[in-house]
Amino acid sequence: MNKKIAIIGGGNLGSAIAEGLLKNKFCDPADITITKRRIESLKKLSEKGVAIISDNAEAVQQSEIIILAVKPYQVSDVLHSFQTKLTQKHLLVSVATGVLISELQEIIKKNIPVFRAMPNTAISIEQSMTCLSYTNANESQAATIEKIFSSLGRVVIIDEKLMEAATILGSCGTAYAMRFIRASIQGGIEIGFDVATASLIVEQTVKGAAELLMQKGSHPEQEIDKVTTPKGCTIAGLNEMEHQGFSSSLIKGIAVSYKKIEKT
Ligand SMILES: NC(=O)C1=CN([C@@H]2O[C@H](COP(=O)(O)OP(=O)(O)OC[C@H]3O[C@@H](n4cnc5c(N)ncnc54)[C@H](O)[C@@H]3O)[C@@H](O)[C@H]2O)C=CC1
Ligand SMILES: O=C(O)[C@@H]1CCC=N1
Repeated sequence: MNKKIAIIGGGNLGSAIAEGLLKNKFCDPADITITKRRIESLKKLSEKGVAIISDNAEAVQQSEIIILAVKPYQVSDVLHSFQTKLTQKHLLVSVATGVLISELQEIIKKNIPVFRAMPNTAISIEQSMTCLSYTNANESQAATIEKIFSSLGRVVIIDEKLMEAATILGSCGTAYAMRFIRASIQGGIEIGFDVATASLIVEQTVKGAAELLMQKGSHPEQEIDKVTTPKGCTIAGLNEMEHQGFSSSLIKGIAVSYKKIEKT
């Protein structure tokens, strides 16, 4: 790609995006700039050829695609710090949670394409689920941003009204899945495995289960039917999990996360 990318905010997600872009060789490492107030912690990215600076305005001036990856409460100050440098050459992509496109436009006061992207941390290994919404972008500009995130996993374009729901299901979802995996490993140790073997078995089993759904397009319950022998151990365990509130606790947790995001 002949466009330079500036990632403003080299924290968990900003660094993960840079890692993913490096891994898939989407662009030359020198075409990526990542900013942070204290740049020392970005040494690993710098060693791989990414430009590391603390001056956001300079990063914006040198790039065409601006990925804003700071905390929601930092968005306004950070955008103001480079607002005057934004021109028609720029595409602005915010990954900040809960900050509306209209709020971003209100701050930048420029009629440039504005995108909201909601990826997850698996973007560092090109396995993100990224939900995208945008305004003011023509077909080619939208295709450019979609291409970047498609190279880092899967992309779905959604109505901005669903962006908070997307944050919960797709981005927080990584943490929910990790808890399922951790609990399964703990169970595995209780029934006899060492931690390394339990981890391998659980990780590959979860990956295989997700792949079954994605490759076959089947419903989880259809796949469960194939595992549950009548009077067998799977259904006995599953029913006990449900008696203990397994599905209910997940659904309630997702709903509470959603309520929290709506309030902030
Ligand atoms: N961590 C995740 O899994 C996800 C995070 N998000 C959203 O992405 C955004 C970033 O999240 P995280 O990376 O987790 O937070 P973080 O706190 O790890 O990263 C934010 C980074 O911005 C830097 N920063 C602050 N002020 C700055 C400035 N003036 N100039 C340059 N850099 C500055 C901070 O030093 C920090 O490294 C948040 O809005 C979050 O809600 C969205 C989806 C997933
Ligand atoms: O917990 C948070 O607020 C952010 C949003 C998605 C992932 N982390």
